[in-house]
Amino acid sequence: MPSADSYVIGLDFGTSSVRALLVEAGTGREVAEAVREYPRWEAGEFCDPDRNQFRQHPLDHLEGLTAAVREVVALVDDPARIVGLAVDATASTPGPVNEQGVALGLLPEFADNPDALFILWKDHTAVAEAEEINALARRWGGPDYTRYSGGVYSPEWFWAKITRIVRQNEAVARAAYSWLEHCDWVTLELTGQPLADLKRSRCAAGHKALWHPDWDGLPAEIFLTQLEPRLAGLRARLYQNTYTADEVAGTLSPVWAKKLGLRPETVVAVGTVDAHAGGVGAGIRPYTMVKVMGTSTCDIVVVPPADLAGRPPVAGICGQVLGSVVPGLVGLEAGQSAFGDLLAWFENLLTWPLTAVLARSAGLSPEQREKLRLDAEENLLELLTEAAQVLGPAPSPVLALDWVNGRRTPDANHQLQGALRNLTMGSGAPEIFRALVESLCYGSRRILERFGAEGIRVEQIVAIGGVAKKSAFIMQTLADVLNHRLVVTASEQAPALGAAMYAAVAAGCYPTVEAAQQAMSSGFSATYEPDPARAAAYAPHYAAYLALGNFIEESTTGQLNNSAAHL
Ligand SMILES: Nc1ncnc2c1ncn2[C@@H]1O[C@H](COP(=O)(O)OP(=O)(O)O)[C@@H](O)[C@H]1O
Ligand SMILES: O=C(CO)[C@@H](O)[C@@H](O)COP(=O)(O)O
Repeated sequence: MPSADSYVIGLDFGTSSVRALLVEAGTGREVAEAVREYPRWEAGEFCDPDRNQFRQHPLDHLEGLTAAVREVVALVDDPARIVGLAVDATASTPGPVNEQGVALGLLPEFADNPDALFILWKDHTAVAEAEEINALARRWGGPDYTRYSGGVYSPEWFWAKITRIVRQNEAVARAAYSWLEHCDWVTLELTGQPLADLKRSRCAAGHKALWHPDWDGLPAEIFLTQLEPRLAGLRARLYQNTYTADEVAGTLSPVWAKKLGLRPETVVAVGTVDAHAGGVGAGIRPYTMVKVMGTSTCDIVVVPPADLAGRPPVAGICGQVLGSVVPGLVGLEAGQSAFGDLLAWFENLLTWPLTAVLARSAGLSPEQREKLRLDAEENLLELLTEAAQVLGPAPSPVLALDWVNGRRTPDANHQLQGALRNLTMGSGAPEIFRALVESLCYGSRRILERFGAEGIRVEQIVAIGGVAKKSAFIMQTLADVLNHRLVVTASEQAPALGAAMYAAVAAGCYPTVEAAQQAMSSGFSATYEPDPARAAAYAPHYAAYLALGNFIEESTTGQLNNSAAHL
């Protein structure tokens, strides 16, 4: 039994970096944190934003994890006190592996092949395959496998991505013995066990891979081969059972124990998805919505299974999965594919001319140009925020639609695009920035309303993630638009803290996730109360946002039908 002064590590693989959080298991005190960016990702390697292709190299992940964990372990007098570790990662971010479980991207023949790498959650190259899965699920004569995934399969998910890759890359299709979600692959690497013995993540399987006990696990072989004959045999090389993140996956392999400076007895928990770990780290309990607000948003709610018994599954969300967050409770997920990313898009739009002009300005040295570019990049969002805050009363005269990366929920549709309306000669960067912020908040309101319409109670909203921490302006706008109090978790690293809680349960420090949450939660650092006058002022603007969304959706569907008719 680990003692009260044991430590655990939460290892959180985000979109652009990995962080290791060293936590005191008895109290949840965050002792040390180390972050490593992914260099190949930062350099834009293997990605093609014009085609919505976003791939990550497994070496980015392994190098980052090694450096980050070693940095926090070096601060502990006696590494034997570190009793457990758990991994969370973005999802669905699947990658192909060989029979030994080695990621194909680590093999010399595939090291530079984007299709052999991890297909990041925001890669939207498989829109057509997702559509096929949706159509087939309704017509094939067996269960509608999208039933517990909100009724719509997304191109962000496992089967759509795998189908796409096996169709377009013969060599990868032949070499891929199996496929692993990112969190499962890291767990396999760290434990060094045979691939067949790996306990796969319930959370990733249920929310992204159509896994459900009603149909004995993954979709039937006959369904998968109807979708794509090249998928034949893959189902049997994947998994049937799945495991919750509080369970033990194994212990560190001797190789990894040595590399990280830890004992081989260190327990490694079953892997999970970042947002769901964030829910646990934020102290989620029934009827709390945890909003993970970063590049994208994930909205996580947990409810007792009895609440969902005898009624149709919740429509339009990213799945309902028993045990995906807290064992024994059903985890519900929704979200927005671009949140901070919409603002990052605007930031890029504004810095492009500056960079282009700087590149041609003869009077500056390369160092001076780079410094000016970095200054702009680092300060632009804050400057826009300051300017947006002193504009006239809300809402903004400009109206924006936040679907630059498609719509994740309600009712996934990644063919949709963003839009701006009511532009005039007076619409400057701050006005447009404010309109973008408002559109993000309206997108959140639409999700909250869908949960309500589906009979899911939300009593408390807790926010975590970079945006929740960095932008009081966005948080206040969100509280006003939702007309709901928001609290922000004190921990700067709630997903990593959640992973540390899972590790503490797996290592035997606590009997349940709830007990770990009770002892290890960080509490809240900020509260945003809605302003009734502003909340009322936003209501008609929100109605205009819904109308603009309907217009864009109808015209996009019309365009797609027209081009299909011309084929
Ligand atoms: N001051 C700011 N105001 C609004 N958004 C911000 C600000 N600073 C950073 N962001 C956004 O935060 C996002 C990153 O969030 P974070 O939670 O740190 O990362 P991740 O989603 O990868 O885990 C980026 O999309 C960025 O545009
Ligand atoms: O979609 C999910 C989880 O289901 C996330 O992994 C994905 O949105 C990425 O999250 P971040 O924006 O990097 O925090």
